[in-house]
Amino acid sequence: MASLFDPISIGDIVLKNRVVMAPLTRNRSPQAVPNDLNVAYYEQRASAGLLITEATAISHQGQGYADVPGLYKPEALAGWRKITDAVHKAGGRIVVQMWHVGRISHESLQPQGGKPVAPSAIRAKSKTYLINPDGTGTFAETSEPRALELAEIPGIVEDYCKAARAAIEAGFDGVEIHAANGYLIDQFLRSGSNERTDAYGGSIENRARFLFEVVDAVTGEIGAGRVGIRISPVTPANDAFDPDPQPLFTYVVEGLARYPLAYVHVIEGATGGARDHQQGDRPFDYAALRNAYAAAGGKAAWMTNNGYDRDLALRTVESGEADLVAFGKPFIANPDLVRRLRDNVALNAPDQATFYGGGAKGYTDYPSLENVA
Ligand SMILES: C=C(C(=O)O)c1ccccc1
Repeated sequence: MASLFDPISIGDIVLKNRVVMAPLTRNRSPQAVPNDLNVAYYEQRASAGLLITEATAISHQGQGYADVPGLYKPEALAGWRKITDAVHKAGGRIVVQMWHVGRISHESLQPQGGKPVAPSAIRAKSKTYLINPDGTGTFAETSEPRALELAEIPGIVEDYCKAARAAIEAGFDGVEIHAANGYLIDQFLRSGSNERTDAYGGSIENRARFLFEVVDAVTGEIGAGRVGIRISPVTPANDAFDPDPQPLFTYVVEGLARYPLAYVHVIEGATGGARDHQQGDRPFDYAALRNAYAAAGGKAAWMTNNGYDRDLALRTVESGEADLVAFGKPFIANPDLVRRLRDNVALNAPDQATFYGGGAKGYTDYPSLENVA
């Protein structure tokens, strides 16, 4: 029977425990370039079995929020190298979450101030984060997107490929493909955001086509053993919706089973919200999803996320329902979360007011147990 604190190998990556820091957008990398404050933040949390970075744009077009990092500028890759070196020196392992936001963007953030791109020209009822002229942050309505031309899609797949190669060269142990939370890949998957009538729309097979083109390209470029993928079957985040998610995501995981991936990362319920959130007329069956993956030959580690506390995380790994558990907000406020979970010590409460934007306050100033007298 495995414990949350046991080592595990996920693909080509060996982890010292099964406690994962979930991707957390913090909007503290101006010009999309990671900085020394970001180094301190990740280094502080290197006792995690695995750090998954905040969502990181694969291209300028893939950028949807102000001050999030990217993988498409040389100076950004130099910044990431400092982070991966610091995390490795502290004994950690780190993968970067590769992100294209699709329609969850704003014209002011897009190349030449153009429209964000999406499978279809359907505006999301969502917001993004901008920086005002005075330097303060603000949330703004996402812009009306334009539908991608068929001929544009291979170029975006290539952008994922280039970003994956750049990530490995920047010292990352691997990458996570962001296929969750209503961003570009998820926009293709969900019928609420994909009204295409070509080979990328309509049937489940067609709506999943882009996802598998990205998985195929990225695993071909850096090896499947360094690739994870994040999905969110029923999240309403960023106006994501599909009326029948079970067959859709069963098809997705059965396809993923063809690749010897490092892990599959599943957000259960509404991202950052109710674990029992439902889309469609029946509750989503996560056990059935994993069984379908295994039945199709899938052997990658199974990582779960959303609203886990210590007891649920311990039970979930001990029961074998999941191999790893990812924690988001608890890692914001507890750089030494692993020790606190292991020793059953009270957690610092996160300060929501400093989640997005700003500096060290609410970012690198949370106390570790060793700081506490
Ligand atoms: C990348 C995000 C995600 O995956 O939900 C995100 C972006 C902005 C705020 C919170 C989360």
